[in-house]
Amino acid sequence: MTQELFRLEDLGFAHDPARPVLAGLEFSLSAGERVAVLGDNGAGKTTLLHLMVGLLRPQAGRVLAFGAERRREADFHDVRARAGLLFQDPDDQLFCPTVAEDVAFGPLNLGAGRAEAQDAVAEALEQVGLPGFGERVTHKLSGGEKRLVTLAAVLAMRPEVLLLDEPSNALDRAARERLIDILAGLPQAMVIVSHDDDLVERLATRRVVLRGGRIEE
Ligand SMILES: Nc1ncnc2c1ncn2[C@@H]1O[C@H](COP(=O)(O)OP(=O)(O)OP(=O)(O)O)[C@@H](O)[C@H]1O
Repeated sequence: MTQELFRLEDLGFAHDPARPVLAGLEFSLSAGERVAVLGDNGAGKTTLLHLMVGLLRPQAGRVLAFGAERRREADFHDVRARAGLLFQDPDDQLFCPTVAEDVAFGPLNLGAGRAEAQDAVAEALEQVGLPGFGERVTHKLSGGEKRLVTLAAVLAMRPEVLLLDEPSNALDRAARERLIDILAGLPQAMVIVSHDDDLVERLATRRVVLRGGRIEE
């Protein structure tokens, strides 16, 4: 039987009660899937990813992750360790002076020791094709390099799921190709929010559309 990683049931969310973003949304993600979530600007795609890891809480419905219902902040600590969210803007994810510190942040936060975190950093930078970038100053990196460093920061936590919010946004052709090749080689289940047809074509095993607050297959 395929392992179910996430299940969202009858989810409802609004920032402003007069304008619901999600209503009656049903969605599930299983191991081995790479699901592209398409939809117009403002449809609620980023909101959906943030609800999955508890950065936002639904006003209705249930979030099940890794076989358990998640309600309180404490429930989501485990979810955030196992489902890595790549933010739409890399600058929201990188806040340390050097690349190594940014990539080590997750493992250290999860309780890894120094040596273990260093190994995770080296492995993750290798995975994204940036070995030797550890001592680089994060804010001086190019946009494409920043994107890959955020991916390394997420991979360093060895997540089971990747939640990618417009990962190829603002990348040039070469950087996009490189990112797509790296993502295509990763074993994790993924939810990919993207307006990039080529990326979706090459990565997605399933496509859904977020429209009118719900997921349509
Ligand atoms: N903090 C907030 N307060 C009020 N409204 C918000 C807030 N954040 C998002 N919204 C609104 O919620 C709706 C959904 O936003 P969301 O960012 O999830 O859409 P999206 O599908 O990811 O859009 P895009 O494709 O443009 O990134 C939009 O109408 C947005 O303006």
